[in-house]
Amino acid sequence: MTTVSARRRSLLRAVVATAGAFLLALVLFQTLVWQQGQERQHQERERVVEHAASLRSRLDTGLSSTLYLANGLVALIRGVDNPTPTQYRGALRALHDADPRVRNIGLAPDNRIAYVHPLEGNEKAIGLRLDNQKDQWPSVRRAIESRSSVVAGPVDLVQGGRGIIHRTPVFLEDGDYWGMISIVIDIPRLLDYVGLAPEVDGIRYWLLGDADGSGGRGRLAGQGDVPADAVSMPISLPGASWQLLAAPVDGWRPQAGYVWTWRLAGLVLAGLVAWVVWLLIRANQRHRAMAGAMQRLNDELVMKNTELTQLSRHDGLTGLSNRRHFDDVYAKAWARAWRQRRAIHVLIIDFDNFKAINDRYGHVAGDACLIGGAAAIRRAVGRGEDLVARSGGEEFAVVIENADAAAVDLLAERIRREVAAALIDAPGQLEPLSLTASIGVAGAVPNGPDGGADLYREADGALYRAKRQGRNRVCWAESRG
Ligand SMILES: Nc1nc2c(ncn2[C@@H]2O[C@H](COP(=O)(O)OP(=O)(O)OP(=O)(O)O)[C@@H](O)[C@H]2O)c(=O)[nH]1
Repeated sequence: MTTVSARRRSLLRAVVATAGAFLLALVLFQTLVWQQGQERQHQERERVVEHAASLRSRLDTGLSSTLYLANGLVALIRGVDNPTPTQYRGALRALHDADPRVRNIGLAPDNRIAYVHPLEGNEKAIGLRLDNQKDQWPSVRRAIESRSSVVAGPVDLVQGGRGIIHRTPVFLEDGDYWGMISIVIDIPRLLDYVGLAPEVDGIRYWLLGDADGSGGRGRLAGQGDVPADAVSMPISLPGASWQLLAAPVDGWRPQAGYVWTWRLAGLVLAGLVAWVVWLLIRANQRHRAMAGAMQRLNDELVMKNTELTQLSRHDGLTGLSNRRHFDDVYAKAWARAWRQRRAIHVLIIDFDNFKAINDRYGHVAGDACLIGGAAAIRRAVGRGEDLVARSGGEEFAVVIENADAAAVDLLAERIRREVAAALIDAPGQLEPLSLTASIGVAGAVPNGPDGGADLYREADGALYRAKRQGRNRVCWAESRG
């Protein structure tokens, strides 16, 4: 169950992390797409502004070169004393022919049109009084009042069609008003010269002029509605202000197809990022799970080893050290005592008439007595650092370091009493059992590193004597240490 829920949890963590990575990557890529769109819009605006500026510059050039013509005519009127009609017509022709954008030029002394070139097609204009032209009079009056040129238009021309009219008032040397010079500029030819069409290089253009010279708007070029976000460039002309407007044919924003392609690409990339994140997380989780399993196996192994070591060192019945462990520890204790020139004592304890216990109460009860007797020995020894071992069937051994003979003697006696006092509950027995022990003791200050076995033998000899002397007693070896 734990494994299943742990798997579910790690799967859930991987799903959440992957979803997070996907969303993050998606937001990042979509932001990049959006930024790129903004950048494209910016670039497109710069392109349109640059293109429109070059058109405006050509428009300025085209108009001003045409308008300079009027200055020549003003010079003629002022300079020549009473010019003849032939001289006027000659000058008008020359000026008209000099500029292909000029549709016709008219002279209106005292505001009455007297000369027009070319006459053909403009006959209707001859004799007209400018102050009778409701549409055109405001611009004429403005030119006279301001004593300077005024560009008006587009206006409907008396002789038909529409045009831009450049009016220059002529004042004589004495300051008297002589009349008006009107140069009609042909709009299509002007636009052709400028290169201004409704659509150029993917950009739509509109050119708005003063309709009547009084601030109203007349369209000189362009089709359809002008978008509110079109680039607007003012064109300042004498007495008038035009406006050149431009906007991309497909609008400022990148095309929907383009945007969606990049959005889709962002989605796919975010998916790829999420997939890589998923693979990495799962690989990491598998690695960690394996490392965890390895760790658990290792811990188990260490535990088993500890158990094995414990088993290999201890007696399974009494829990005391076994003979092999006793031999190891005793050899080390002996060497230590030799190095430190201190006394070491060995006690060998043997339960008395144990065969009779076995025979009388059975082997299981005998085992219980062994366990109870061993516990009594352990209790009596007390100090944990003193080695207590089961050295044989019903025989036990104790090693005492750092103690003098008197203390050891007391200890041996305490062991004997503790064993004799123990009341042992044995399986199948109504009454507690008891037993006694005979103890042989030997002690020495080692005179070499390997004399442990001799001391043990001496203790064993002392035990033998204790048995012979009637059991349940402590006997010291002859060479009492
Ligand atoms: N129940 C039980 N008996 C054991 C165990 N190990 C040894 N014995 C018995 O201990 C008895 C030792 O008997 P003996 O060596 O004759 O000595 P004893 O009867 O104790 O007599 P003395 O030592 O002379 O007092 C034997 O009967 C063994 O079978 C054991 O692990 N469990």
